[in-house]
Amino acid sequence: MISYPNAKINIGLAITSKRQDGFHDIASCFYPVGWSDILEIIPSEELSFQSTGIDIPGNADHNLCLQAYHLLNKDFNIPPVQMHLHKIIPIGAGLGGGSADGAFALVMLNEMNNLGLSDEQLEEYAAQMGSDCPFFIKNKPVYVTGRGEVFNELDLTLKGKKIVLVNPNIHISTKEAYSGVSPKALDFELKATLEGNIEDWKDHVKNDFEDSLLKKYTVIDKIKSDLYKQGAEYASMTGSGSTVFGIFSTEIDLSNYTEYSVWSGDLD
Ligand SMILES: C[C@@](CO)(OP(=O)(O)O)[C@H](O)COP(=O)(O)OP(=O)(O)OC[C@H]1O[C@@H](n2ccc(N)nc2=O)[C@H](O)[C@@H]1O
Ligand SMILES: Nc1ncnc2c1ncn2[C@@H]1O[C@H](COP(=O)(O)OP(=O)(O)O)[C@@H](O)[C@H]1O
Repeated sequence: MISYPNAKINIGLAITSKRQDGFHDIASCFYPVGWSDILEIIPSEELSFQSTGIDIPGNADHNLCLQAYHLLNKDFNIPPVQMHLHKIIPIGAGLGGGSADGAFALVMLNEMNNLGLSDEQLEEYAAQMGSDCPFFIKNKPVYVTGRGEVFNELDLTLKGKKIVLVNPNIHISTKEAYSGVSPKALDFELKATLEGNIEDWKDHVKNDFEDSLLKKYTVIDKIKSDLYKQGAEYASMTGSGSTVFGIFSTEIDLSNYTEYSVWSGDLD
């Protein structure tokens, strides 16, 4: 079985408080985008994982695809599989690519083994792998609170708009990014603003990681300004960086970004 785990962007990312468990409460819109990895899982004599494409830092035994297998195997004793991940989504980029791989692996293993787990049950398994992971089970635009796993319906569609994602090849660790922010309660209605006019987003909808990271990595700020100069209706860094996205209704000239990793396409 083959699937195409896709990236997400954060439209607005408020870091509202530090929790007792060491995590932070956030408020954000998670929106799926088409930049995707390729994940193949087939039955096999023994469990194995290999990856091609972009190098994944860290021990392959801890890859989120294997973590997904072990989580389900603990409860359902599922037969071994061979997993092959072709990694395309930049890593440590605020795009949730690793989380998408883990969540898609859960969905595939549920189907291949006829486990009959509901989306809600799969979301609970996904939450054990990371805060971003549960989103990728339903993989639909949503307003998120809690540490990223509490979902609220959002009346927003960007269908028909174009998006460009520019990753300046800087790897930012999520943990490190959170340690640089001072949490602050929201002082306006983020959800209502997202459900309103996109023209109003520029002045209100903000990624709280930008305050510290745009000063440290000025190239991120430069790309964001450039996307606005090119006519973006809204531009922002996504997640804990370093990728910047711009949402457009017009064609986009990508020639300024040849030295970076870039993806552009239509939003659903
Ligand atoms: C910032 C966000 C925004 O969507 O995305 P990315 O930039 O990673 O894509 C997420 O909150 C990232 O979620 P995820 O990447 O799954 O993080 P996790 O593996 O759960 O946690 C990694 C570390 O980040 C910090 N962390 C994460 C989530 C959260 N709500 N509060 C935190 O303080 C903790 O220090 C934790 O140990
Ligand atoms: N399948 C995977 N793809 C990418 N990273 C993975 C994967 N499995 C585990 N990881 C670990 O997760 C970290 C970053 O995850 P990723 O979701 O790509 O970034 P971000 O947190 O910016 O969204 C990497 O440092 C890597 O060690």
